[in-house]
Amino acid sequence: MAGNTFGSIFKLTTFGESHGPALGGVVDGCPAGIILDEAAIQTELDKRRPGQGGLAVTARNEPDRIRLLSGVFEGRTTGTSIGFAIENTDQRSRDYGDIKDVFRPGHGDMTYEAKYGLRDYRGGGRSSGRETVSRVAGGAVAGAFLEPLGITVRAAAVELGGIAAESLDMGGAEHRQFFAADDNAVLRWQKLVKEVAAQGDTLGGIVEIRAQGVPAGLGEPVFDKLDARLAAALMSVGAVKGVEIGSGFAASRMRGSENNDAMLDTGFASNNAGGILAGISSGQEIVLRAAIKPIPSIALDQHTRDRFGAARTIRVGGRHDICAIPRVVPVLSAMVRLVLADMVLLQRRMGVGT
Ligand SMILES: Cc1cc2nc3c(=O)[nH]c(=O)nc-3n(C[C@H](O)[C@H](O)[C@H](O)COP(=O)(O)O)c2cc1C
Ligand SMILES: C=C(O[C@@H]1CC(C(=O)O)=C[C@@H](OP(=O)(O)O)[C@H]1O)C(=O)O
Repeated sequence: MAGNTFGSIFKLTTFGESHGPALGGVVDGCPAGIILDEAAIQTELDKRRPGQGGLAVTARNEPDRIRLLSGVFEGRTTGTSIGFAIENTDQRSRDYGDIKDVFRPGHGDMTYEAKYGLRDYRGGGRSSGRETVSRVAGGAVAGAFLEPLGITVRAAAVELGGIAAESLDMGGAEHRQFFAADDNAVLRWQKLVKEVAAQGDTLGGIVEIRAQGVPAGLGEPVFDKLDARLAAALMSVGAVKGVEIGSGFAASRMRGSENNDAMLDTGFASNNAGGILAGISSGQEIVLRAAIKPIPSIALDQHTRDRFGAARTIRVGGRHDICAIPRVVPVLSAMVRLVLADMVLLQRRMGVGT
């Protein structure tokens, strides 16, 4: 679907720019009677919030307070559109004079200009990762719909700057929501981020997202395959450059005998399929990984061009993340929740399955 709306039945429309007065969204198609309050949405937003002073994170200090405007009455969804807004309170638009005419390599400046012939150069405008605040809010609404159905989604960083976690603990304590990795890997990540930031450079990583409790049979047979919809959802987030399902790229190097998940009396012997076969959920855990590129705004000289085609050098200032991890983690789980909510409703409309 073109424009700013995601989903076919459970839909999220987002609005807002990085340095405008506010961002927000409208969720359409959420059934009536779902228990939903602002606090639950706020909990998700707090995981993504900038300015928390943690590892690799922008200093822009936004409270990201959600204001629910419609569609919820006495703690339950009414079945009408759920509108919400999140104010921008810490813009420093004047800092962006440098990128008014000069394109940042790796960011959307050049392509927005090519598409629209103009752009909101204050921060990334609409292309800023700040837009993802509305996705997290929409994903929290989807989560409130999925939870009573027993469907839960978790996500965590599993690699940063090429350093993989040695062991994973997806079910661990709350702080591990961001870093499901062993503490040793987290320490090495922190050290690397500090070193690279001091050099004016940035880092990428890999995030794993898992959905549990998804019943077998979810997903449409041809174009709206569950894996296709999930991949598109993750790829719609800025800085995501690759998506794997189950064994993913590694499957290309396996034999069929290794990659197939044998079916035993007790269930599947393995989960190389990542919980999806022929675009339809198998009832196993859904396992996805997203490759996140390094943040494009770097404090190092780079060759570029300006809007008029002249060669220029740019060293990007402003308040930027060093790595999109950890803040992209809750964004990716939100996108998976949105897809699953949509697919559950699609399934109901088709009148098949449970
Ligand atoms: C949560 C999040 C935070 C981000 N923070 C920054 C940032 O501080 N500075 C920056 O230049 N890019 C940041 N990005 C990445 C850019 O938004 C992204 O690279 C840009 O929109 C270009 O899109 P592309 O990387 O998908 O091609 C962030 C992305 C996300 C999802
Ligand atoms: C403010 C947020 O992150 C921003 C994501 C971002 C980018 O280019 O993606 C650039 C920086 O902001 P600005 O648009 O002011 O340059 C980050 O601070 C946020 O996520 O809430």
